[in-house]
Amino acid sequence: MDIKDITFSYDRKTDCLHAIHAVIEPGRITTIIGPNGCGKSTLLSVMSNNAVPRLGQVILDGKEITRYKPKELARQLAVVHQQNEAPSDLTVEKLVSFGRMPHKTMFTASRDEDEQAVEWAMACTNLSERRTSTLDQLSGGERQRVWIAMALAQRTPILFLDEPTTYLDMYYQLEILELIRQLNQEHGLTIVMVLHDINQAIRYSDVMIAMKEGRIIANGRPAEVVTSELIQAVYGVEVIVRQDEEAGMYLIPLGVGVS
Ligand SMILES: Nc1ncnc2c1ncn2[C@@H]1O[C@H](COP(=O)(O)OP(=O)(O)OP(=O)(O)O)[C@@H](O)[C@H]1O
Repeated sequence: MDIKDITFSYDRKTDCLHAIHAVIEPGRITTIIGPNGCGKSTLLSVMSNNAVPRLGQVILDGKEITRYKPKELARQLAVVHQQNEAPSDLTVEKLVSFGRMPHKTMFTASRDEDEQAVEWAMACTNLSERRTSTLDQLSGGERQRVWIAMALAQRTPILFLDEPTTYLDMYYQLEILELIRQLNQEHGLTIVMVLHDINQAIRYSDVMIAMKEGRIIANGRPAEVVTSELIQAVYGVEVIVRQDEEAGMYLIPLGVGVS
């Protein structure tokens, strides 16, 4: 996916993305980091054609995404949003099966393929045994996995996740991130996600994009992007970046400094 000079404004007065330029490498995990309000979710919206830029283009497989039909794009790209809502009496299986909508047409409905995709999505996310549970019977972590399962049932080569670990405890955060890694390594999915935890981003990403005030400040391998200078410039936080054999690279926040 090529993101070419994207400038975006919600009100046509103030731009909140400024000439964003990046290439999303297929088969990789790319993580977008940056402070609250810097434009991460907006960029994901533009990249998934949920928001139309004022200037610039997003090209997917040689075609501008605004030219895709909605179902055609939904067969290429699935999005797990930051906030998701559904009637609480829906069962896990029913909700996951909604992921099959882009594949249903009048002529080519294949029940077997739909069933297999739903089974696969529930198995990947460890939800098979909870298929008959309703949303209100699930924990926050399980509910988060249902949204991911629904996106997986779409069977797309590209998956976007906006803060997939929010509200989860340490165990469930790691469980989701391990699942994302597995989807990437075993099923070849191209992943783009937004994370706030820089140490998790370092650990689970091939590429990191750091944003500030609607601009990309750094883009590269975690070791290239995460430096104490960059974190100070982007977040105004003083950190030490360490490296050890067991933990790999990690940072320790020291305090709030001058940005
Ligand atoms: N629907 C909207 N209408 C108007 N302005 C919006 C809308 N959504 C976001 N914004 C503004 O656009 C800017 C970028 O917001 P965005 O949600 O993309 O940031 P973010 O980096 O994802 O933030 P966070 O880390 O807090 O989720 C912010 O100034 C925000 O207030």
